[in-house]
Amino acid sequence: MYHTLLSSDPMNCSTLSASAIAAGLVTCVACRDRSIRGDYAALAFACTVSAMYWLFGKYPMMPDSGPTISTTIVVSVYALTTLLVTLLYRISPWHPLASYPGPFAAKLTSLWLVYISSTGKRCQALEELHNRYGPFVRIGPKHMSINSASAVSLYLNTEKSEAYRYPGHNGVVALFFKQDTPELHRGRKRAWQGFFTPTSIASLIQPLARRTWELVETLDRRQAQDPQGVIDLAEATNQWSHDYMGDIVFGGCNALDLMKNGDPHRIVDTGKEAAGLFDSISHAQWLLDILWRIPATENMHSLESLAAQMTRARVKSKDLPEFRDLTSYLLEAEIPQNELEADSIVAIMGGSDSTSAILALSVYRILAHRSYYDLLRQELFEAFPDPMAHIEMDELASLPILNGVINETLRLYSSDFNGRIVPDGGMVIDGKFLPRGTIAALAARAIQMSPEHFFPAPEEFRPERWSPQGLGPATVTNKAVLTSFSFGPHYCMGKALAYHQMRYALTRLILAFDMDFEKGFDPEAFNDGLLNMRTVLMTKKLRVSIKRRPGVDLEKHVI
Ligand code: HEM
Repeated sequence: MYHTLLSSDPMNCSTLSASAIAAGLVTCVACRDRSIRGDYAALAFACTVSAMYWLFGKYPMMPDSGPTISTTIVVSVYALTTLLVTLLYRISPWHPLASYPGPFAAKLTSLWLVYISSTGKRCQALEELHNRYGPFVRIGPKHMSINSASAVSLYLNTEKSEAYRYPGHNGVVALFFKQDTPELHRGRKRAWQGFFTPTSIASLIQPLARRTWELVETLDRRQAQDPQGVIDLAEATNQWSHDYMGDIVFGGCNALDLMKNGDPHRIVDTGKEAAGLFDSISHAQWLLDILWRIPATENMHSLESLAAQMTRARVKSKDLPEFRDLTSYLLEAEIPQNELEADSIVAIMGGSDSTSAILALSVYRILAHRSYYDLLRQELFEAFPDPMAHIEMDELASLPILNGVINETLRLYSSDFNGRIVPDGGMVIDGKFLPRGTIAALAARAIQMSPEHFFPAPEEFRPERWSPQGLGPATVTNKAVLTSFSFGPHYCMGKALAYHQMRYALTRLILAFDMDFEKGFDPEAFNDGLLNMRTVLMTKKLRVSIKRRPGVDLEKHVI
């Protein structure tokens, strides 16, 4: 009966197409407000196509053409319908974000944001879009970038977007990544909290001093080994921050020791590549779900296995350091092994990357504007006439040029896209309504470069703007919009520790060495080569010529 009913090919072809269109429409309606797991969707699609092929082989709809043609018709019509309806809806006046301006391609697909992010120049691209379209710009089907101080409120009560899901959806709870409920995040943040109390941070200063003296020795050694007396500063600061984070996360079981052994397994670069990949692809979470399953993302997995090894060693170890490491707080909170491993990746990456980048970029900036190098030297030489002397953190916190250099470097270089999801009921910012489910973020660079918040010369490196007298009576320094450490429930827990690290290491470097760029170094080309992808990727080396200062005797350092 089935064969009799569908005996003519053209008619069956129409039946197949109509069914495929109907299925496409149902898919569009069903998936409209859901985030779809790319790997499951791809698997379901492959299974359905295979089943269809088998079915058409057994019960031919178009006996003259065979199962391949029938399957191809259904799959193509279904895919085309789904794609067309989705794209048309996104640019239609019925889309909830239809009233917001933005690039046409961005409205069609989140792949636009993936592409812009992968260039490493997303913050500049968004700044240009804000100049063209105004403070509210639609930068994806559901994504908004907002250039307004009021958007800080977005961070106070909202949750992270799907772009923060732990890759692989393995159900792991880890700080930084998106959790299924805010309670899971709060619980994990509580487990970490003890590690960042003032008492705990005070106990982490001695290991910091030890590793920073090792940084000075490492630079001195590498300088002596180089025929021109030149070192790669960013390479060394990266190794320093990873070694230090390894110490304070894994206690005596830190196997990193990168300053001593170099980085033969490319741990630093691997971490940065993983962060860069995550930062761009995660805007199309479905794509990350698929790529996570294929070898192209092996780098991301290799960091996981290293962290797992060190965590296992630390859990078994009886040989604990004189300070309480992060793992001891997490063990006390009875966090399971797989989550300990994930949290330790967060700590190593989160704690090393930005701190070392801002330290290296602070040196880059003062060498590029030598008057600030001279001012900083003057301030530090007066405060610490003996370059080998013990340094108190409180004293560093009170030095205006030192802190101005660090804050100004943070302002110029920290410009992440920290997307938050608008909750049920929507939100109103500056009188504009953002519907539920919108992924919105503060346009960090645009806001940090705006004369409304930083005046005068917002595009320039001017550390004095952070001091009480600023750059004169008309100075505007709106500290409340500096997005570097984020705001609200997901703010950076390591902010106080990061300031200690940056102040202490920058001071030691300035007291220990005379510095200049390598002959022929092009500061502008270096700056142009910086890619901001949550981490700062330096496509050009920061080659600095250093010479140990008189009075610096590395045999006699005090911790
Ligand atoms: C200059 C240095 C640093 C900068 C600019 C920085 C910046 C940030 C930012 C912007 C966030 C929020 C990310 C988001 O919402 O997408 C964050 C989160 C975080 N940071 Fe930092 N960070 C720095 C250093 C550190 C250090 C030294 C640690 C110590 C381990 C640390 C630990 C964390 C943790 C645990 C989170 C996640 C908090 C949460 O999910 O609730 N950071 N950081």
